[in-house]
Amino acid sequence: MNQDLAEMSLEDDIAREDDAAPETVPVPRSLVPHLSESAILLDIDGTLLDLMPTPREVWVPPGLAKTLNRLLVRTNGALALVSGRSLNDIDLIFAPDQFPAVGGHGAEMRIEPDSEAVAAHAPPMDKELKRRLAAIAKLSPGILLEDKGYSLALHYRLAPHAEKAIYAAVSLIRADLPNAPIEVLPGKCVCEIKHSGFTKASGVRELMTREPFKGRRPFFIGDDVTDESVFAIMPDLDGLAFSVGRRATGVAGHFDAPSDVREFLTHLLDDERDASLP
Ligand SMILES: O=P(O)(O)OC[C@H]1O[C@H](O[C@H]2O[C@H](CO)[C@@H](O)[C@H](O)[C@H]2O)[C@H](O)[C@@H](O)[C@@H]1O
Repeated sequence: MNQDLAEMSLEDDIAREDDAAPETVPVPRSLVPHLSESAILLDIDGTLLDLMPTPREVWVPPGLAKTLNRLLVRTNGALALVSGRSLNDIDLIFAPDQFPAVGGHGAEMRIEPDSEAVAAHAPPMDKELKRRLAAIAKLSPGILLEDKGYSLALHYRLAPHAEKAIYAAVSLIRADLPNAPIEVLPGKCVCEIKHSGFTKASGVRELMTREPFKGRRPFFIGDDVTDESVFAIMPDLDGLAFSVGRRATGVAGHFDAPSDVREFLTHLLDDERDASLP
């Protein structure tokens, strides 16, 4: 499979989202509370960073890490990345910067930028199960395997024709193991098989019980199906959700693209009420 297909697949993502989205609804700054009262929770792929043909190709645009670091200061440390990626992977992408994060769809958590992970909810995936799931990557050239230790992702952005075959193969394996505590998480051109004991929402709930997040009003920005569990719990936390590329159910507004999210975050720093800090 080649670059054309990869690009076609990226365009498909955008087209699907556009079909579902009404007119653009710019997200007004006034919707978001004062930074000193807020917790800023941000998905990575498709929200902060533009989607790329493969997971390794993402890059952090100039200025983004600086903006995130400044928001981290203005919120007194209450900014976190909430991602399906592992903490290790997140750190590689943003190196040398590190941020508080919920990683692996809630499997891992780090409360301070440079501290160790404080909660690891996921045991390593059973080796035999992993071996069987990994073999699915052999169905077609272009299927990429991402092994996070506690979960496994099968990426088919470079092999979109293989989508059905991947899900069918995963279903067969699951049928063989009806009691295995695993679930299938569909994402953008990815089928992830993970332990069923955690989600991004469970990770965010736990994060919001810890200082400096505790007692603040969270706002979460995300783009994918995997972010919907977090959109759903924002009202419980007196928070707000915003989606990217489409108007998802239950959100207060949406952004057209990651570039709009990045611009919005930069503008949050303009607020004079919070502008005494760097
Ligand atoms: O929760 P997120 O931070 O949005 O992470 C979701 C998944 O992102 C990565 O895969 C996705 O982005 C790739 C790069 O743009 C793209 O090639 C792939 O098709 C997308 O599914 C990451 O590799 C996964 O581990 C994350 O779960």
